[in-house]
Amino acid sequence: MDPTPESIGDLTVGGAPLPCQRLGEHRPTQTPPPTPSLVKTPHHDDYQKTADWILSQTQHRPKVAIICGSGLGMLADALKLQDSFHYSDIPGFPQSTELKGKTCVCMQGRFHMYEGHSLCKVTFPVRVFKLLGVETLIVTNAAGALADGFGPRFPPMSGVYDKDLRRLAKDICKSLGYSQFVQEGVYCMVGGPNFESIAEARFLHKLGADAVGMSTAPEVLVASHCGMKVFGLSLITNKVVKDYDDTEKVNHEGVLGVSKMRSETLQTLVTELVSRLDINNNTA
Ligand SMILES: O=P(O)(O)O[C@H]1O[C@H](CO)[C@@H](O)[C@H]1O
Ligand code: HPA
Repeated sequence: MDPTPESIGDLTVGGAPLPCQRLGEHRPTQTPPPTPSLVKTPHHDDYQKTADWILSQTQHRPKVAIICGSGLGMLADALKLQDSFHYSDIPGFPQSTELKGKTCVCMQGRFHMYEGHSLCKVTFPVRVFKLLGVETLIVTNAAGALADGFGPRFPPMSGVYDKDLRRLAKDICKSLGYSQFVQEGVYCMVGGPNFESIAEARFLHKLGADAVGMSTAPEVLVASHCGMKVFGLSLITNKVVKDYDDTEKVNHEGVLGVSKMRSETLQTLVTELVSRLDINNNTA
């Protein structure tokens, strides 16, 4: 099943956000080392080989990594002086069915478990990011709303999502006039690729989830384990049906449509967030 027809599959490393300029695709000049077996659990050497290869192909030394959710890959277009690599050219990256003054590395599309990738493969890029020198990970995703408007609920999130980044994002939302539609809540990852049944949706909502999607949790966990600061942003693309009389049906095309419609807003927010991160660039 391929629920991600927008198929991008690029890793982009670049600096400064605006003005947005894509300088074309970087093609590797050296033959990449052999891809480590994706059946076995990757070891430090496997991550290192991939990181070394990327570092050998670009002068950029990113401190920030961004993983773009479904339909949100245009965030990468905001990077200028880009070096872009097809996932298939990067040793050790699984083949995916899809993919501001600060140097960033940006994944246009992620690997999902429902595509048949193991947790090791889904999280492989995050450890590579760590070895590239990344300190902050920004994850975005498309998600369905379980709560009817997030309302005033702010459940504890046990510190995985960085408090300072959340505060900074809230300040930025205020200054951009986004506060009325950007809220904090609990994202729950399910396996997918099926969307939730009504019973499942009610169950998740009762458990305290505000939004549901099929990604992100593994990458966040690994990034946190690596000592990165993490900021997560879910674009609410649809209402999850929780009423047996509701005949509305969610579909991936609809999710992508809303993602595309809102991508500029999301890009503005992430770009502003990156520009205000307290980090210094350095290049090779
Ligand atoms: O989480 P991202 O990759 O944004 O994609 C979301 O959108 C797809 C469903 O439409 C699922 O893959 C879900 O996880
Ligand atoms: O409603 C949803 N459920 C699960 N994943 C999703 N990704 C976007 N919307 C949804």
